[in-house]
Amino acid sequence: MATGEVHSQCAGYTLPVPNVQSLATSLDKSSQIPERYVRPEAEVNPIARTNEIELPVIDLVKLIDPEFSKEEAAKLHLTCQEWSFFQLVNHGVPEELIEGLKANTLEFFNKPLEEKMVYKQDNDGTLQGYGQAFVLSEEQKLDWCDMFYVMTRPVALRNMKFWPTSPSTFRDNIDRYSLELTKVASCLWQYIATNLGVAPEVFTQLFKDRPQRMRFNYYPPCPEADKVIGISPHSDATGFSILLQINDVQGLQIRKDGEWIAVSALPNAFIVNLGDITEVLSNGIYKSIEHRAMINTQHPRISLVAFHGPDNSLMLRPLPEVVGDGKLNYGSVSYQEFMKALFNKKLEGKSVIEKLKL
Ligand SMILES: O=C(O)CCC(=O)C(=O)O
Ligand SMILES: [Fe+2]
Repeated sequence: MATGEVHSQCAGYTLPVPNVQSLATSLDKSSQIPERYVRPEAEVNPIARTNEIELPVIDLVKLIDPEFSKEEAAKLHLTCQEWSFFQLVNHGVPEELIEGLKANTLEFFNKPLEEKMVYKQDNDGTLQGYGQAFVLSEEQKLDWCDMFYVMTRPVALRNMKFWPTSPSTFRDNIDRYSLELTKVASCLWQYIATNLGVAPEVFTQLFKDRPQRMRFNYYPPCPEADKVIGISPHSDATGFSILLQINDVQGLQIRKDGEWIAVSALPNAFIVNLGDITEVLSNGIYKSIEHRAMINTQHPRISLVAFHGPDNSLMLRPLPEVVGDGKLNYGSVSYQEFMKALFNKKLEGKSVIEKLKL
């Protein structure tokens, strides 16, 4: 890999933090959690925890079937406008692959800490590896989560030293899953473009090489689950993200109309959420959505998020085809500057994209 490529992919730095899985294992039911994890804002309206809503469902088979496509694409457009979040069914990714990847992920996180630490982040500026992100000061409150993060596409940007060799099928399954998701992503982009009145080729060009990153999140249970947050409120700095719940434990919440609501997904459905890049390109017709993950007292929760971003050279601004003669709602910034701004501060709602609003 050329050095220029490494630098162009530099995302940011993060301070080392304790391993939360080990910390959680060392706590018994009566012990108090360290102060850095206590988050007063976690104690929200209890409705948010109990009132789970099922997200709108988009069916990929219907989307591509000439008989149903128009209707399903219209549903997709409405869902993108009203929710920015949906579950995708009949996505075509083989169940055998998904089950294999789930088993690999569970096995990886269940390994002793020393074995996982072989893959720890090494502050190479890409944030890849086992650790955490977005921690920039010793005082900052921490998320109740460990992450394992790798760049999966373009293939030339993979750094195999972060890819676990055990379980033995893990690498191959990540690779296969990565490829399958690019097919799903290309298909979704095509309909999103058309729904926005943009030629699909414009999106193909913006997302050429189909950059893709994967973040495996491990949220241990916590004896004081009401006091901690698994992942702080944020929107994703992506075109869209595709989330797979590895072990059917719920915990994802979205902020809709100012309220936090818990969402649940059908088994093996993908949860797709639109990110900041799509918000800007669409001039705000579609919005990225704030979400967070919460913790329970009993069960670990594991999720796998695949971020689908634009080409690194993108100048991020609303697409002229979308704006037309209308009002421009966002300024422009290079994608690299946008990512730098994101990774060099703590995760905080939609603060990065807010700065671009005109
Ligand atoms: O685990 C989840 O449900 C959410 C994870 C997430 O939002 C992320 O990794 O960006
Ligand atoms: Fe996210």
